[in-house]
Amino acid sequence: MTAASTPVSPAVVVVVPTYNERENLPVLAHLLAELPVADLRLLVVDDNSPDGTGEVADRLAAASPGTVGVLHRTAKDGLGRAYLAGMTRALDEGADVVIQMDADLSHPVEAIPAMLDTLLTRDAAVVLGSRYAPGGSTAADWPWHRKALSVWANRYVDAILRLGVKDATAGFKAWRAGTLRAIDLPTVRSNGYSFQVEMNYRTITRGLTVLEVPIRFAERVTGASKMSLAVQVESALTPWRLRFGSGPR
Ligand SMILES: Nc1nc2c(ncn2[C@@H]2O[C@H](COP(=O)(O)OP(=O)(O)O[C@H]3O[C@H](CO)[C@@H](O)[C@H](O)[C@@H]3O)[C@@H](O)[C@H]2O)c(=O)[nH]1
Repeated sequence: MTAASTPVSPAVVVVVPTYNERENLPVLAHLLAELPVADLRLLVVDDNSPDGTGEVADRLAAASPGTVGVLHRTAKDGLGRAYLAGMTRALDEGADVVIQMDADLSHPVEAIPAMLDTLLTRDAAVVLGSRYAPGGSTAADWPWHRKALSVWANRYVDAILRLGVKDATAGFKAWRAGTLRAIDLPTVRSNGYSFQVEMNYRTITRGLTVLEVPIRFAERVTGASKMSLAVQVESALTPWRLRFGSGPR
């Protein structure tokens, strides 16, 4: 079951949260501009990055009016809330499809056409760029502890929530606008990696279909991950909250 029909040539908005991604963002913007996708826009959501990523984004927007936009927020407020702000803006601006991806070049831009094709031609509400679907992979140089954490996190989430997806914590996804409208974005609470799990949970529990397209996940070359102890604790607690807690989900 799909959440809404989508036009033949959909308006696609790629929402990219940034915090200290000055080196990566221009490369990502260039790669996106080269894609053979008819109506594709980039929306950067920057949290007043100390390294000047917001100014870099403004320059990109000035050089490509209409295809690059920037949402400036005043302070670092977490990946989940950055995505919620960007997705809401994208829906307000008429997106038919919203793609979420990291700025750090770990998500392969070249997978976007296959993700869009799967989203639009199959009965999918969201398509995950999946490291753990058959044919997917993680970078050989991804630190072992990150890889172990990722594999463990997926098993943990699956044991508690039984979502039936291979990569429940994937941060690279293509959403139908109708799906985002159906899952009640303003009440999403998770802000770290568990944001990905909560979004999947809301989609699946509404009877909507999640499909996965295999990707090769690369290790970032410049900048640093923003993973923290708080993010890990939230990730450990969220599946239990979703399964047994009260409140909207
Ligand atoms: N605006 C904003 N952006 C942020 C913030 N925190 C992180 N980001 C941005 O969000 C993206 C991902 O952040 P990272 O900190 O680089 O994530 P990661 O550790 O590599 O984790 C990735 O993989 C996980 C699964 O292994 C995913 O669950 C996670 O969402 C992300 O895709 C990057 O573009 C980063 O700049 C924030 O507070 N505010």
